[in-house]
Amino acid sequence: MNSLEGKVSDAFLKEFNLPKEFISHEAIANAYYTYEKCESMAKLIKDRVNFDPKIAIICGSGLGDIGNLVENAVSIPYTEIPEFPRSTVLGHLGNLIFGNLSGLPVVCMQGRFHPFEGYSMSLCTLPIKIFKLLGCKMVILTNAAGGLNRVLNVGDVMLIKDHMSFPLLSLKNPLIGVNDERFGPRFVPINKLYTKSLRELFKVCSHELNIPIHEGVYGTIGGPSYETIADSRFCLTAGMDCVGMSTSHEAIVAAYCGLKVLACSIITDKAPTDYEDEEPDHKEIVKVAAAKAKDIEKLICCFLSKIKEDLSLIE
Ligand SMILES: O=P(O)(O)O[C@@H]1C[C@H](O)[C@@H](CO)O1
Ligand code: HPA
Repeated sequence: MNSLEGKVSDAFLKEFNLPKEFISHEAIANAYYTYEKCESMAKLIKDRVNFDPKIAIICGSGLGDIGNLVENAVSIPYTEIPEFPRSTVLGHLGNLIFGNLSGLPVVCMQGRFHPFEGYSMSLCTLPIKIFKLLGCKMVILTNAAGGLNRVLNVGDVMLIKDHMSFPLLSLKNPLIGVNDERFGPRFVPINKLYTKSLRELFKVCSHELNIPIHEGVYGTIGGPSYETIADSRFCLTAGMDCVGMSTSHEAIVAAYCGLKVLACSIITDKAPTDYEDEEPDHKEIVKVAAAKAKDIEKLICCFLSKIKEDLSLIE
């Protein structure tokens, strides 16, 4: 028996007019967190912090220190938010941090949820819906990723201009199920997902700070196993520049909710493409991300200070 059965509203099941057994797990999981439930979670958070964030930042593996830069910070551990998922992965602390960064009100998610942890796609992206209800206008997504394109070296920052996601392409999409138009539309165009004007601004910061960056395509695999050599070669041929296990589905839900998206990867390892290559190791990945986090932190702070000068960029 699916543990969510019985918790999903009758109204939802009536929409299908079918026995529960015929409805996909993703649709049932999606329906559990109704608009009203998300609203009450957002209200609980707002009552506690009394703060209106404009920008949400999701910290990737080993990148949680971004949260420590937030000024006048109020932190809420995920464990103190009823029905919010828990972080289970090393390098993901599990706190929401509210405060100012470069003079802008932000909420920083120190720790994300990944489908390989056992969370449904809709649960992995629940925080995005809550950020929308808290009044955020954009999300900045960060992650640790393995470089496929050989121009990418360990420690490099890659601005994401597009993504390719095996889970999303194979009907593991957080938007599956009955749509609630209050969040967003049924069909979502995503060919302009990673907002060009914001990427251009990020590149200006790269020049000003003299932190070179690449721009490329992020690929999402399901994980938690890394790639075989054949997988990596296929991903590279298909057009992925780096590979990870997150981000793409979060970006889609952000676009669905009408939020602008900026995303970047820290290249923590070279995804193996030859049989002699080293094996990726998550502890090492977290260590490299944490050691190289300063560049991403500086870029994000510069980017935010430019957004502050022209808030119309995220309206
Ligand atoms: O949360 P991110 O995408 O940064 O985490 C990456 C992908 C896997 O969760 C993990 C693999 O080492 O790091
Ligand atoms: N593969 C998949 N996910 C990753 C990697 C990788 O090499 N590095 C960090 N996350």
